[in-house]
Amino acid sequence: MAYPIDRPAWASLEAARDRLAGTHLSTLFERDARRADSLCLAVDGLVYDFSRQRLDADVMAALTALAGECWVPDAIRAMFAGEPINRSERRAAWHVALRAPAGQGYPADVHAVLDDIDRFVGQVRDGSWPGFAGHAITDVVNIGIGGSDLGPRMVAQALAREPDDLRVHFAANVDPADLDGILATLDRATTLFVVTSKSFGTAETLANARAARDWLLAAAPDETAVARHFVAVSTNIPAAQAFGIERVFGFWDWVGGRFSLWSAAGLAVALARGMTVFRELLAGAHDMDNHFRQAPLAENLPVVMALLGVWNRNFLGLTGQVVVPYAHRLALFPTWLQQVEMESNGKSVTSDGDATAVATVPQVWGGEGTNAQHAFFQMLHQGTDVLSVDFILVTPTADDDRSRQLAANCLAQAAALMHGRPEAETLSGSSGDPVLAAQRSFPGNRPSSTLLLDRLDARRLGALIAAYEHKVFVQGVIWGINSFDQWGVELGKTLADDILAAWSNDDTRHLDAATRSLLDRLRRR
Ligand SMILES: O=P(O)(O)OC[C@H]1O[C@](O)(CO)[C@@H](O)[C@@H]1O
Repeated sequence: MAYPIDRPAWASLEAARDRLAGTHLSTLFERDARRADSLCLAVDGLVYDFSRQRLDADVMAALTALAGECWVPDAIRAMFAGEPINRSERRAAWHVALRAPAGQGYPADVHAVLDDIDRFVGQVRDGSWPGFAGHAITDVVNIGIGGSDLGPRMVAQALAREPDDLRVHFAANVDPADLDGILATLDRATTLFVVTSKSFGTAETLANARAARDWLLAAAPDETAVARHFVAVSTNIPAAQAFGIERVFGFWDWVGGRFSLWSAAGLAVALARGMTVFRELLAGAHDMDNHFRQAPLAENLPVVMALLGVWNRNFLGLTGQVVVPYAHRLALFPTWLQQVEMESNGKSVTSDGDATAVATVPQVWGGEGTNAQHAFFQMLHQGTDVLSVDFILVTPTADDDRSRQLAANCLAQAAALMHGRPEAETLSGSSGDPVLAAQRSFPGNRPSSTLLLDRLDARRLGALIAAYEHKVFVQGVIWGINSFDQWGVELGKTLADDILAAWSNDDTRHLDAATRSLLDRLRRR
């Protein structure tokens, strides 16, 4: 496989980087009056303004050429065709099949499972799936971790309604404080557990599921209650049944855990927000899939997002990508995105087994605005590292003071990052004190993009999520890595089992000195 640095466009991009070095973002706006309109895409109710990225039209052209030279269109075709693009596991990464309408040539059992979910959701929500005492279910607890938690949790929060039709809770951490804190608020007779685990082998999830079963059986008349109060979502149906769960919603090995929200792994969302909402979420993602599949590279939103990330990471040397939704309901979006970006592209070996010749995923983090302004924005404005920020803003529905204030703050932060504050300006406000003026001034020229949603509903949310998923895939293609495996997390799981065994067997001799010392301290407590 050729490295991206061997492509002709790579050299053009290096030359463009050198040409633009020292050119302030404000200067780029002075040079091009149409910049705010030309470096902007509008797709499916999303407007993506990337005019505050440190590039110009020539850079965009070279980036688009790089995508072509790295065979991005071919990779997109292969993904939609269900080819085994997850090469190390010899599987497709076919999450697009989960959100396509029936009859488009994708596996038919996708819709059979969706219809099954639809029936079950109807039964739980209308009370015809009662608990052991004959009462309707009032609370759903999703037990899962990683992709079996972050996506459904983020979406359930983003689409929350008051009052809730059915209350939904998410327990992921094996720390008893997580699940136990939730259970303390619930009634055993009206609680339904959804154990979500692609493998049905994740230690934390199984430990929490066992704890939940013990909690239920402390009040239930007998073990038959498990079948009424537990359902599972998994590709490993026998393991779920061995746990005592009869109602298992399946999915397929071609669905990656962090891309599984669209499968039965979204059951908690469907239960809590209703099947119509869940189907709208799928439809929104499908809108974005159609765009991603058909739009030319230069007008393709996920491709452009990916290319800007490549520019910032590989040419400007930025080490971080920050995401700040100015919407309280999207507060969990950065946490969800961390897994999608960093578990997918946190790799340093190519699909062919060679060291990557270039840096791959940056650190991805963030928080909701405006809270984040009072937490980490100081570093973004004046810290020694320059990071790029994705602002996500929803057009306010209500014309009230607070909604306007929220939106104005988002625009203000992007403007401040770009312009900075020249020393001459701060001198007058600093009583002529040059030391204070130096501390109060900053150069700006810090890049950001703004994603503006016309509304935050299931359809737009589906499109937004799908856009980021595809961005991650395109970056993986350019970097030559497999975005769909996660071998790096396996070693820690094995070692945790080993340490647990050493703890129970009272034999820590084979552990390394540092681990043994800490474990011995724990055992002596
Ligand atoms: O759904 P499972 O099999 O319980 O896995 C949970 C998570 O664990 C991982 O395999 C590793 O963290 C993720 O990819 C996955 O989302």
